[in-house]
Amino acid sequence: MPKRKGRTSRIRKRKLFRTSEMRGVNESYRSEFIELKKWLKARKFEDTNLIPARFPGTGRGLMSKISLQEGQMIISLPESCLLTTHTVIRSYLGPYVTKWKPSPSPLLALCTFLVSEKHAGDRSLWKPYLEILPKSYTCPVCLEPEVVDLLPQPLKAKAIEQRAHVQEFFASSRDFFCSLQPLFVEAIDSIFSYRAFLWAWCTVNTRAVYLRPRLQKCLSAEPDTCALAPYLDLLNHSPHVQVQAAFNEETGSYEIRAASRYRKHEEVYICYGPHDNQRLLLEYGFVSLHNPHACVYVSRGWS
Ligand SMILES: C[S@@+](CC[C@H](N)C(=O)[O-])C[C@H]1O[C@@H](n2cnc3c(N)ncnc32)[C@H](O)[C@@H]1O
Repeated sequence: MPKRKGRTSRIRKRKLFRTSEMRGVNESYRSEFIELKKWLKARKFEDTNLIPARFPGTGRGLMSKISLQEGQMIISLPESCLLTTHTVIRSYLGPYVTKWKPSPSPLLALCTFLVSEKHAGDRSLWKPYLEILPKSYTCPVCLEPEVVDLLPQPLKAKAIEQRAHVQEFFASSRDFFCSLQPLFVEAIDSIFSYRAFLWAWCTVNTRAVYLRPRLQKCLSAEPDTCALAPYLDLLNHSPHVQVQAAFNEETGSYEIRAASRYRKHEEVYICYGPHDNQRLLLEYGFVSLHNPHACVYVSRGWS
């Protein structure tokens, strides 16, 4: 009869099973990531710490290639890789943005660029980045009204409000889109459809990093603080981690430093903010298990 294993051995086995259950599957071999890495390298970024992987709980994310110490740089992405309103103004869209009155908002400039570049397909200089972006989003703003109807009342009210806001944003931008017709062979309505616009809006809303507000004369006065950060935006959220993240003016890069340690092959997280699950669902399309910021919303009049 085989000898029964000791307690330490059983605990070790259980731990091993738990970590292997949580372990990500390396996805760096996938053609879209190979292309993205080449594109980033041409823009002076090479990653030594992270690899794209798929995780059981959080889906696609980034995994540590080596163990990372507290305070160590996780990622430092040069400005040349960032997609900002500068990128838009310097592009073929620039003259149209500059000319349009009332001036387009920074968010409209970014969404317009995304829709236009997505439409350009193989011709887009941003193709390797566009290829790794989600094709669709799980945020309530993308759900059918019948599905939104099934949400708890306070969340449903917020979701309806958000959808109305995005629809109004789209409707009020249509004249600006029409002004771009000289750039395209196809009818503008077929390119700047509500579906395409919603995809771009969700891309910015769920993935943009924060930059210190900049002032661009040709844009409206809304804060210009969003940048899309290819590759870095594969980092998922955990409410339990702390990171230092900011654009470093001296190095000209967007930098993230670990505030805690990571073992080799662990998922590396950042914290999107101290958000409760309603906010996470509305803004990012997911909820976080064991969220210390979780709270229960009750409707007025509930006793
Ligand atoms: C900045 S992106 C992170 C990378 C993303 N997972 C991807 O595959 O492109 C933000 C999105 O990732 C997903 N996400 C981030 N953190 C998550 C988590 N803890 N659990 C589940 N999904 C998460 C959500 O869909 C969110 O909108």
